[in-house]
Amino acid sequence: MEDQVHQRLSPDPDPHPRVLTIAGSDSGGGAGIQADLKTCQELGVFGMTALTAVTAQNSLGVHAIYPLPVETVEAQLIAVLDDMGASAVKTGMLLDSAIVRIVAKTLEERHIRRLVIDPVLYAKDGSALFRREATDSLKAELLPIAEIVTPNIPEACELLEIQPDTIRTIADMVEAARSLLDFGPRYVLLKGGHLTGGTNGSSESDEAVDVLVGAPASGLHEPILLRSPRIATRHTHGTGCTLAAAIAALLAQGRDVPSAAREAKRFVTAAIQASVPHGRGIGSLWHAAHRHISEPLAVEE
Ligand SMILES: Nc1ncnc2c1ncn2[C@@H]1O[C@H](COP(=O)(O)OP(=O)(O)OP(=O)(O)O)[C@@H](O)[C@H]1O
Ligand SMILES: Cc1ncc(COP(=O)(O)O)c(N)n1
Repeated sequence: MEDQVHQRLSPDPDPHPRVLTIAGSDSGGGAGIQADLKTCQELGVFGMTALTAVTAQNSLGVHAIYPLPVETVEAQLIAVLDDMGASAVKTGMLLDSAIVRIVAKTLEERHIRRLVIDPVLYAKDGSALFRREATDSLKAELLPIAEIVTPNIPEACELLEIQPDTIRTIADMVEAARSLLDFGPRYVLLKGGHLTGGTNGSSESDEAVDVLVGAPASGLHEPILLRSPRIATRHTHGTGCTLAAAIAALLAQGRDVPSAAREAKRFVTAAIQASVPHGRGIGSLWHAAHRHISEPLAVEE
């Protein structure tokens, strides 16, 4: 067991793991930069930030978006990376093509390898957090340098330019995830929170299944299915941000991608299990849940 854990760590893990998250602020505290920092802290990793936008947001939705100038985003990236450095970087809400391009250029110039791209397009209430004009830059400049990309099903459909209801089964998810590898990331984790049909043929979705696939160079030849029971709650604000931030935190600690994805799924499942119904709409995850849930729901492959 000790040996197995050891093998999943890179030979020279960073003794002071740090994650830089490049994302928007969610005033409600459940998603965006706030979810990322809480996740890093819970997983024992030092969190640093580059804000792309400030949102006025609560459990009912996004009320306003105040983008930050691209120079402000660049200045934060340079300030953090050229002094403190980052063992892993995660991106969330990037909003427009100017921000996507400066993020891609700055990370590429600094040879950032442990890069998690959460291609955030919409908030839960349907508000756009990404301008369509930026999709080409995301695909051409950022996805090729990612170690892992973590779209949900609607995001995958938009990136692949296929109809939103094309992905209905796990087999569809595997096929879509493999197609996304063509954009150049080393791994794709396609999240199944939005899968509507049952995974065992029933009409109700009984599980939350995520699909991990790797490019040939990754050495992962067969898809890994990360399954958990579907938790009956509507308080799921921040699930995507939390999962991607947990992967980044675990990569910063030297894990390989399959092991980080597995552990991150466990972390997000516990946080959904203990989600908090703050506000009149969709409540948020409780990031400290992994500390006190004595019997977490099983996560299987
Ligand atoms: N009801 C649920 N029960 C258990 N796990 C869930 C549930 N909903 C989502 N998940 C899990 O949460 C993680 C995020 O998946 P999801 O597809 O919801 O991402 P997302 O769409 O980016 O998030 P959001 O909808 O908040 O934008 C995945 O691991 C998914 O399987
Ligand atoms: C600033 C910001 N970033 C991202 C999301 C998406 O949230 P989720 O994690 O629920 O997909 C959000 N609602 N707000």
